[in-house]
Amino acid sequence: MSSDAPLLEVRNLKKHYPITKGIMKREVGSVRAVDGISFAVERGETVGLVGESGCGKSTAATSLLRLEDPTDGEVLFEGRDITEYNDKELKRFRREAQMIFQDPTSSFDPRMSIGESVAEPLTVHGMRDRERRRRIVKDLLERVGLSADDIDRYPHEFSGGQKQRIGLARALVLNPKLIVADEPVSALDVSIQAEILSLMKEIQDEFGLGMLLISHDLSVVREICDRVAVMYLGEIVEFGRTEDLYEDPQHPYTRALLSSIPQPDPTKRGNAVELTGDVPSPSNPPSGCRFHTRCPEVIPPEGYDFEQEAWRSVMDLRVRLRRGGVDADAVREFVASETSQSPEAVSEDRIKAEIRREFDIPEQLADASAESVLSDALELLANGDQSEARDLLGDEFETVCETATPELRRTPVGHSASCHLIETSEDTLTAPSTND
Ligand SMILES: Nc1ncnc2c1ncn2[C@@H]1O[C@H](COP(=O)(O)OP(=O)(O)OP(=O)(O)O)[C@@H](O)[C@H]1O
Repeated sequence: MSSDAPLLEVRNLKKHYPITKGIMKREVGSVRAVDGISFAVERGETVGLVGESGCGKSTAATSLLRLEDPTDGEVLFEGRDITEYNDKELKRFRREAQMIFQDPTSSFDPRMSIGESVAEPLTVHGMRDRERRRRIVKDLLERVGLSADDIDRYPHEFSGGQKQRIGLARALVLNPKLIVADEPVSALDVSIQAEILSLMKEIQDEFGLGMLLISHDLSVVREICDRVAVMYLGEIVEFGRTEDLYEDPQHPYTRALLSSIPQPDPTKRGNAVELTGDVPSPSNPPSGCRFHTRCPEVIPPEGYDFEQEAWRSVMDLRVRLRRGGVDADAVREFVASETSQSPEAVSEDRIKAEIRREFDIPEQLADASAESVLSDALELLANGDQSEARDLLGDEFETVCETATPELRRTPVGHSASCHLIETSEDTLTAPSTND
């Protein structure tokens, strides 16, 4: 064990779930829930893991705590790989690394007093002396802002916020070094959230704990984290000190997430960036940069002079053609019903115009040669030639964002992000360490 090593270091962690088919359970694919993430948590530090629902945050937590086995990668706790622990070491790790869950109500047995619930880990780990257990629990209840006299009360007698305080007491009872808190306040009223977060911060300082705070809510993470990792579709796309990342976000995804946080100071209010398109499935992530199917700043193809917004709209059409399709007959039927005419009477021009409208593409692109390619593709689409339209738009408007995977690199402002916009502006970037 090395005392110089970070408390927790995650290196290229992956967790893939197999997708099986038939009674033989033949593997036909996999859900790449966590797909190669690296970061570290130091003693006394809180690191936030943030991203939309389904991006792999909870899977990262359960894999790094070895509640389920990772598919690949290393998790070092005080410098030692937890996947190599024997039973005794794993038992110690289970004491030293504790998890707090989102729903404080379902994490307590309603038939047990909260004193029994908080003391349970002590019993499991062999502390037989009941009075000693009660002394420890009473002390902890007071530290989390409850009364020692609450020890014999039952979960239903407490509010959600109080239950999360009890959850914190239970996580602390074995004197852990690391706490992983998965959405610890998202089930609570907003008015209570700040109280619980500041309690967590106090406790963390007092006990010198390392903490990994998982949340979809960037304002929660900002409250108490020293550093923040932003996750998208199983990958970390940006990682840095909280104030750097919030003041100067480098990844378009982080910028979009930040722009949608309600901003109380009107002078700091910007325009919320609306992310178009659905979050793609982690069983079939997009090529290149995984965010390119939704990125407001996706790089236009070389050789054309696109306005960014129009390019995003054309990209949406390209993505739809690749992933699903645009059915000219359905468009024809739609226009017919809207204009009370028969489908046969709907002109090709009307179908092309409707597709532009549907994807928010201007009636005419500013760049004449880009417009000519798009018109040809819409013509093909209106004639039902979907695959030709897809190939034409795919070949002519190819962007680096879909052909090359950006690495997580140290950016000119200091912290790390993975985006071609950064890589193309700076050629002296170095690979970050998990400690950046
Ligand atoms: N046991 C499993 N088998 C197959 N797929 C799974 C399993 N657990 C999670 N997934 C998938 O892995 C992806 C990541 O899920 P995960 O719960 O880790 O995301 P999350 O960011 O924590 O989201 P949320 O905040 O909604 O819990 C999702 O697409 C999810 O459907």
